[in-house]
Formats: sequence, structure tokens, C-alpha cells
Amino acid sequence: MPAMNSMAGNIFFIGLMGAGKTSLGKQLAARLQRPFFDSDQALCEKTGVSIPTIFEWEGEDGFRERECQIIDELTALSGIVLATGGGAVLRPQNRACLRERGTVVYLHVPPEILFERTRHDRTRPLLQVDDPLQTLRELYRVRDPLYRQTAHWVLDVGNDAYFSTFKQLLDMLLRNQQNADFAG
Ligand SMILES: Nc1ncnc2c1ncn2[C@@H]1O[C@H](COP(=O)(O)OP(=O)(O)O)[C@@H](O)[C@H]1O
Ligand SMILES: O=C(O)C1=C[C@@H](OP(=O)(O)O)[C@@H](O)[C@H](O)C1
Ligand SMILES: [Mg+2]
Repeated sequence: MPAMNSMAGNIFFIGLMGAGKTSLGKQLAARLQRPFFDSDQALCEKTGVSIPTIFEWEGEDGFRERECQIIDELTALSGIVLATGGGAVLRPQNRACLRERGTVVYLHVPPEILFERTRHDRTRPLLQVDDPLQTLRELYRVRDPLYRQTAHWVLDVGNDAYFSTFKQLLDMLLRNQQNADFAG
């Protein structure tokens, strides 16, 4: 694999809960030797409490307000890999920051697969409901068009194994770099 460290610009991951933004983002940043940020992690560090606690104390609206601020701060950095939270695309201001300040990759995964990945997880407040699959289907219905309008690339992950997805991601970045080198 040729070196990609020279690739300019930010890489931002978007997609639903469990799509792999945090895990793939972290691994990609290590591979590219870039700083990695996760907007949820940054919020936890800033507030000193967990995401479920922010939801409990301030509701989803309070969380979205904080998320909007942190996305503005993080997308203003250069040369980073950023994993956003699944709801980051809900606000037009976030969509504009992401779209204009970096290359946005949508990790597209159907709700049924996301359900299998997240069903034992207790850290995502929106999925602590009687029927999380139904919630994921509804979130997919509302958000999939927003992810698509924000993304520069859509990676169809489906049922692929983790390392196969990671390889597809590297291939996509490499093709993009070669195109940019060719155009430049
Ligand atoms: N093909 C895949 N791509 C990305 N993650 C995968 C894949 N298959 C399984 N996973 C698992 O799904 C989970 C995704 O969680 P996470 O990275 O926290 O997602 P997000 O930040 O998008 O909510 C991880 O445990 C990861 O190992
Ligand atoms: O989809 C959402 O609205 C949310 C996704 C979560 O991040 P992940 O997508 O990393 O799980 C986190 O920001 C919060 O629980 C809300
Ligand atoms: Mg995450």
C-alpha cells in the first residue's frame, strides 16, 4: 500500500449508530498517522460525564446543542480523522461544517445489521427502548437522505467483515488521492 500520509485535508465519518465510525476512524487515523477525534469522546472529556448522563440531565436537545459546538470546533482543525455521533447530520449547521471542511464518508449499513451489532450495548440512550430495531429503522428512514446529501463518498458496508471494510476504505482513499494527484 503506497503512503497516504501526504493526503491533504480532513476525513469525517458519518452514519448510524454501530456503523463503525469510531472503530474504523480510530484505525484509519493510526494507519495514516493522523490525530483522531470522536465528537462523543470529546464531549465526555469536556463535560466530565458520559453520553447517557448528558441525555439524562439535559435531554436530547441539550446534547445536540453541545454536539453542534464541538463539531464546529473539531471540523475547524486540519489533517484529522473525525468520527461523529450518528445524529450529527440532523442540524444544517453541522452538515455544512462537515461538507465544507473535509471529505465526508458515509458508512452505509442497513438497520437490521446495526441492530445485531448494538443489541447488547447500553451506552446509546436512543436505543434503550422496547423495540430498538424499529427505532433503527425509523432513524434510517429519516437520516439516510441526510447522510447521502452530506457525504462525498458512500461506503456500502452491508454484512462485510470488519477488515474487508477497512480495506475498502483504504482503497477508496487511495483512488481519491490518485485522482487528486492526476488532476493536480
Ligand atoms: N464491517 C464492519 N465495519 C465496521 N464495524 C464493524 C464491522 N463489523 C462489525 N463491526 C463492529 O461494529 C461495532 C461498531 O461500533 P462503533 O465503531 O462504535 O460504531 P459507531 O461509532 O458508528 O457507532 C464495533 O464493535 C465493530 O467492531
Ligand atoms: O445516533 C445518534 O443520535 C447518537 C449516536 C451516538 O454516537 P454513535 O453513532 O457513535 O453511536 C451518540 O452520539 C448519541 O448516543 C446519539
Ligand atoms: Mg461512535
